[in-house]
Amino acid sequence: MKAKKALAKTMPPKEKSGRIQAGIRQQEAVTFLTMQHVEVARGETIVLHDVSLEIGLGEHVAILGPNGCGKSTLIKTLTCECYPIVQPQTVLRLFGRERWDVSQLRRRLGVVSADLPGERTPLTVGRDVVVSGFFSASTLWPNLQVTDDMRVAASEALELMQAEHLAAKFVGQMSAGEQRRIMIARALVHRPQMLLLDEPSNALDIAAQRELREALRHVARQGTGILMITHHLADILPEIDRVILMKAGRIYADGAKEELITRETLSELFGVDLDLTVRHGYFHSW
Ligand SMILES: Nc1ncnc2c1ncn2[C@@H]1O[C@H](COP(=O)(O)OP(=O)(O)OP(=O)(O)O)[C@@H](O)[C@H]1O
Repeated sequence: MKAKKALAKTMPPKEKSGRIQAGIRQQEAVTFLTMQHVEVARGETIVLHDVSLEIGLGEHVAILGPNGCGKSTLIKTLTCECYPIVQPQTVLRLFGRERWDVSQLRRRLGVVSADLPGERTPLTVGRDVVVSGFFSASTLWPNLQVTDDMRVAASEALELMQAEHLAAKFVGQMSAGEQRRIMIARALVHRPQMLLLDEPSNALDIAAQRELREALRHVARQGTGILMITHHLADILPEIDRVILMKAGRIYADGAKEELITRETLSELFGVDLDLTVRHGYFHSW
């Protein structure tokens, strides 16, 4: 399908009566995301179709769906790496606002993808990579002005991720699990309101997956909202109570995890006959 009109900006605010507008603002003070009828194109193809979603601040949500269904594109739309097609019915509001200076927006979001931020990152020690999160940099370049407060915040983020022992270790010499914890500490260093994670347990061995989940549970319990894309049901922490299922660029289902993580629903979503079990608050499928 051809993109209708891909423009690199979000929609202007709609005119509303003062009273309604004030009511909406009040409601949005506790809303992380409002999406209405959002369509997003990658190249010439529309890959998100008519997506409408509302996510509250501090909510813990997992997004599941088959390969290529648009999960990463959805997250990239929140981080302004992808933009909605401009249409009259489209609304995209983050933290109650439709327009953002991207660097300011990113200060309120912690974003963790499977990739390291840059070529220099492996040659940088853990603590410096965490501090570099303040500058959205791949390493601590000499021209960056690091304050004592930043160093304190980096120590706190390392502590939160139980990664203090990695502070002086080069990222290139860390295991995949250790690197992932450092990258999450980097994303948390400026105390974001929401942490966005794209397949956090990818490439981690069983022990590292378990350690990562414990660390993320700790983050979730401290009040930071978590929005996580995953292919592994076991990544859905007990603290995550809502799941969004996506299929072919659309929201397939959105609701309480107990209602949606079922053998029938997942078999239908992935198009295979799955088995499912729940143990100690975690789901497992095969
Ligand atoms: N840079 C790009 N240019 C063109 N098409 C792209 C690009 N990136 C992704 N796509 C296409 O957009 C669609 C959605 O991709 P996306 O990465 O959002 O899916 P996903 O659900 O995250 O997939 P996966 O589970 O495999 O990571 C796919 O059809 C993909 O091929």
